[in-house]
Amino acid sequence: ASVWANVEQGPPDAILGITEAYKKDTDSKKINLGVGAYRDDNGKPYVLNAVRKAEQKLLNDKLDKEYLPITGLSSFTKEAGKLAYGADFISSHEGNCTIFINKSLHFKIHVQTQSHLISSTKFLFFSTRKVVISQSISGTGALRIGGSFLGRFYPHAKTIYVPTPTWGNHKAVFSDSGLGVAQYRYFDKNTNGLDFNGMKEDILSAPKNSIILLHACAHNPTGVDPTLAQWNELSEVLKERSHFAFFDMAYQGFASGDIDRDAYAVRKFASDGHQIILCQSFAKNMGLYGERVGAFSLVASNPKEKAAVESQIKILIRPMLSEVKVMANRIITMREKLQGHLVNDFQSKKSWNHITDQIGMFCFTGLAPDQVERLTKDFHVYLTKDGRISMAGVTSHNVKYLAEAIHEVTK
Ligand SMILES: Cc1ncc(COP(=O)(O)O)c(CNOCC(=O)O)c1O
Repeated sequence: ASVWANVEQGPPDAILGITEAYKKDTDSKKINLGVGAYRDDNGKPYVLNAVRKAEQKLLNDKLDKEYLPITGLSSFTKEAGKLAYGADFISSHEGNCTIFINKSLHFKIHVQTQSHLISSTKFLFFSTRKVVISQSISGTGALRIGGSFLGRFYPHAKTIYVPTPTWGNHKAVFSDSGLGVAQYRYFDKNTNGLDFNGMKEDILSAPKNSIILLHACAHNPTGVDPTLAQWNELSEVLKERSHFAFFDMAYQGFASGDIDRDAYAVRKFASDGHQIILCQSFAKNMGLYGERVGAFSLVASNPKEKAAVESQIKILIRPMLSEVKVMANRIITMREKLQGHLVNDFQSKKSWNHITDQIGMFCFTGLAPDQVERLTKDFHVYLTKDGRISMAGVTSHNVKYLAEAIHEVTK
């Protein structure tokens, strides 16, 4: 018999399977709200000007294709760290942040730091002597490095607590890393907002030194984020139980349009002394989905510890492998229009505040599975069963039709 005779057919991916169904639909009104990948107002993928310029520069520079160090291009990882942790690397008012991506893409983004919100002096802690940082195969690769490193070296229970719900791939990545996966309450079905008390209770009742996964901004799939004040409280709560903060930041800048605002939680926890792990994806905020660009970092307590951790990260990785405000604003506008049509044009009696209260790529509509089914069957609108819609698929051309369809299935 064939050596693969015992391999069973696996289920289609919950998210990518939606796109397959959408492609098969021939109705001209069809709308794809499944995969979380940005589309412009004509529903087309969007390549940032900065990236186009970098590609051009790359061609002109005629770079070689030599191997990089195991932790990647240090000029990229240093800049990725600056972008995330803020700190003295970015001048306190205005400065250029040059990011090298995989040596294949080099582009300059002009950083207007919001010094009123996050003064860089507060983050003097961040310097290369304490933060271990490595290039990764996008955000997923960083999550796998983090999961595997914890699986190998975390000195307490190796269970990671993830929000309910969380990104579909988190459980698989962490289980494959050898971690147990548990959950904490996060989304409140009644308000379509954050169940902050439930979240705090579950985190407080988890055994001391538990690993807590936190979406730094633009929570996927709900679009619901803690407020700044709630992040401050969460920092205290995790400290109280000596929990370990594991940040997944896949949308910095894409949520509010402000890279400092979106990094608030990461910077607050780091400056409060949490030795966090941070996974950065540049897929969405830089539109580099297919380029697989990301960074993994963790905060050590001193240069000696940093060197030891860095050496183990290299040992771990070696065999394993890894123009934003415009986008954020278009999504925010679509949220306002969708809610506006539902309330003003179709006089929906339901509350749709959560559409504009939520943030980032996704809106967790609160639609029940049968309503989702009708939306697809009767109106050719494609979304995941849990009622999540990728706001990137909403355009000024289809937003009214979408509002009408949602009204019809919810009235
Ligand atoms: C929270 C989070 N972490 C990590 C990632 C990993 O992204 P990547 O590996 O592409 O950088 C993603 C990518 N999401 O995929 C789009 C969708 O849910 O429809 C993510 O949302």
